[in-house]
Amino acid sequence: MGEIMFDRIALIGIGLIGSSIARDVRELGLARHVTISTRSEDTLKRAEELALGTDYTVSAAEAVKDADLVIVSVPVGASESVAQQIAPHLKPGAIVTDVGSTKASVIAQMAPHMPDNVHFIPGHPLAGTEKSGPDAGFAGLFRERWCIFTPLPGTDAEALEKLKDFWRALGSRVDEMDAEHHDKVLAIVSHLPHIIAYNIVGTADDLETVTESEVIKYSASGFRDFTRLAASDPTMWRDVCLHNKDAILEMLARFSEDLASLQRAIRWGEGDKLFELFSRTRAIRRSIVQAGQDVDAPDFGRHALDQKK
Ligand SMILES: NC(=O)C1=CN([C@@H]2O[C@H](COP(=O)(O)OP(=O)(O)OC[C@H]3O[C@@H](n4cnc5c(N)ncnc54)[C@H](O)[C@@H]3O)[C@@H](O)[C@H]2O)C=CC1
Ligand SMILES: O=C(O)C(=O)Cc1ccc(O)cc1
Repeated sequence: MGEIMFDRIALIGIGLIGSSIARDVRELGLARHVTISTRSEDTLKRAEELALGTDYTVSAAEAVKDADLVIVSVPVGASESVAQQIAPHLKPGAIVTDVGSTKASVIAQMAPHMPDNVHFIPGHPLAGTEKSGPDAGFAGLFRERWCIFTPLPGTDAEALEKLKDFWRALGSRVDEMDAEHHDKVLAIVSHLPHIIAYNIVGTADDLETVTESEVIKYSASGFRDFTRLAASDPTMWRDVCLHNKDAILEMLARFSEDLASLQRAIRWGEGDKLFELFSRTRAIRRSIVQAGQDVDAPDFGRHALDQKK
């Protein structure tokens, strides 16, 4: 058991991310009370069946009343609506944070509604899967993974440290950067890979000469990796695309240029060019593995922490 860090935590949205936080808080004993709020009665009922919190309500306003920490874990396009609902009911001194995959848009949607007497600190844990909903979450999801904060100028240092300590308690490494930079970095390392996956699986599905059953039957592991990403939640990824539009379009333009150059090299039989690129990219994979960021490894990141227990 860890120490109690907050008397009451309110979790707004209890899908993959919200429910993983809830499981960690429960396992580590980080709060006396955990209020869970979600829009749909069915999801709320499921959260209660899974005993993810101590109190349950469909009203986000009701949920935040006595909360010292409020964590908003909803698709980024729903951020403004949640901010509007909770703003008048927040406890003075409360920390309000989120987990959204895009940051400039979340800030634009939420910050204008936040009263002066709360600490609004946007965050983004770089951990997840292609699954969604309260049953998809699991304890330990955030262990040895980065959580990036994009604090606004003038953010209270003590509140920021307290929030970082909370994520450290979940096993995360913490980092800080401005929202625009976050959105550019994430556009290339997370958003584009998902868009490319949606696209390649869509292309395979549209082929007239290869049947769907052949795609399923003969799918090699490379294609299978894409289908995992392309199975990610459509609402979440629609919102990511719409709310990180500029950075994604910038990276897509670069990507298309490089793809055209690769296409030329194949057309003109430029083997050396292909070999040079494939060697360069292999080195990147090796540095990721060396840095201990290879989540495909069987006990990635778990070992060191488990030994510490
Ligand atoms: N899935 C992933 O791998 C990761 C997701 N994120 C971010 O975390 C946030 C939540 O994602 P997940 O937990 O994966 O999604 P999810 O689909 O599993 O859960 C979303 C939750 O938000 C609620 N919700 C949906 N629309 C809403 C609305 N209009 N108003 C209020 N509540 C609403 C749903 O009832 C559900 O409880 C998103 O912003 C996403 O970008 C961040 C890191 C990883
Ligand atoms: O499932 C995967 O491979 C992911 O990349 C999970 C993920 C999705 C969205 C995020 O903002 C962060 C992590």
